[in-house]
Amino acid sequence: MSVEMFYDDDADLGLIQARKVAIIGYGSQGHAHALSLRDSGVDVRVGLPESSKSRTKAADEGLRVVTPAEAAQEADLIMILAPDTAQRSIYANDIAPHLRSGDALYFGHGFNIRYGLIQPPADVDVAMVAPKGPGHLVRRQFVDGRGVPCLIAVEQDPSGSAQALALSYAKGIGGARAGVIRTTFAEETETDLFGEQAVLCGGTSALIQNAFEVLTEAGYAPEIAYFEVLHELKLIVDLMYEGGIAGQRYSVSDTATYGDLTRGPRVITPAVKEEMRKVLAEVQDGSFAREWVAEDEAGRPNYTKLEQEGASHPIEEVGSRLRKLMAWVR
Ligand SMILES: NC(=O)C1=CN([C@@H]2O[C@H](COP(=O)(O)OP(=O)(O)OC[C@H]3O[C@@H](n4cnc5c(N)ncnc54)[C@H](OP(=O)(O)O)[C@@H]3O)[C@@H](O)[C@H]2O)C=CC1
Ligand SMILES: CC[C@](O)(C(C)=O)C(=O)O
Ligand SMILES: [Mg+2]
Ligand SMILES: [Mg+2]
Repeated sequence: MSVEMFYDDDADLGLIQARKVAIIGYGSQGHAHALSLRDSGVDVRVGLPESSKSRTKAADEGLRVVTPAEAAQEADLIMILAPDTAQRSIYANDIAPHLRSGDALYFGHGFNIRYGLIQPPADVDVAMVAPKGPGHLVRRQFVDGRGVPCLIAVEQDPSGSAQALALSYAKGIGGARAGVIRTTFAEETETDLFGEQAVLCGGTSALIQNAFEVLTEAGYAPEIAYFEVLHELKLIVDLMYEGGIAGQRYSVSDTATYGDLTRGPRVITPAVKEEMRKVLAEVQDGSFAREWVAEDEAGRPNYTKLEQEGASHPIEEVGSRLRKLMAWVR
């Protein structure tokens, strides 16, 4: 194995327990980090604007909620888990004025450091703990005694102990139960953006929608199309999660495997792979980041339009109906 893996025994929970931690934001990742660190014996406060709709959720869990500026002032480790596009102004207005020498500034994704949107002072540790999974599952797995693997990275280390502290934080949210890998802000940012665009979110959503359209346009029932290309996908991916692609081929029929081997490369063609390379190049050269920041500053017109189009795709209506009939699907 080419990377070094760290597990619970490699991390000292006492390091994060000795810190005053501010979690800025209480969304998908914020709630998972705040609650799991609190359950790991860490002194946590949540920083949210007075107007934030997340305030009640955090307070209902017994967390102390203050403003982002108050959280940054109180804490000596500040983890920013607000949307990537909001982080620059939160940092400038609420965090930077309260940073003291020896503080640690943490991120759950490297976007703002990788693209130079935030430039912290040199006397502050700058590190990342990035779970490789959605925040709601980070929390669910922690509660179930499991964990989501994490990447850690250290951008600035004036204390000389930034890696040990990041490992301790990752242990506090359950990541070291599954495995922690040290990387760089650049590698995490570029692989994360590419992965979510080409496969995890973009590629998979487009694959499902197109396959659903092909089946329904050919006259097949939408319910059957939904079960075939969306519902069953989870079950197939569960097999890959457990045993890789080879393990999945062990469980499906040999007819399916023959179709997989011969038709899969006709769907995901060399042209698709070439497009993936272009997507990666836009991440690497910063053009995706510039486009996204400009889209956000313009009030997200394209984002809103495309998201609404996605929400009104026929697969959503049939899926919503079918999921209600399966009590175990949350
Ligand atoms: N979603 C995920 O699973 C993953 C996310 N990440 C990274 O984690 C970070 C957070 O993403 P995610 O959890 O998806 O974010 P969400 O959109 O789920 O949540 C954002 C939170 O930030 C709050 N917020 C908005 N503006 C401010 C502000 N000005 N000051 C303080 N809080 C604010 C929101 O409050 P309100 O309710 O008021 O809007 C909300 O509680 C990002 O860097 C992302 O890339 C990394 C790995 C996976
Ligand atoms: C796959 C999307 C993700 O990168 C994640 C959950 O890991 C994100 O940014 O939300
Ligand atoms: Mg990710
Ligand atoms: Mg991401």
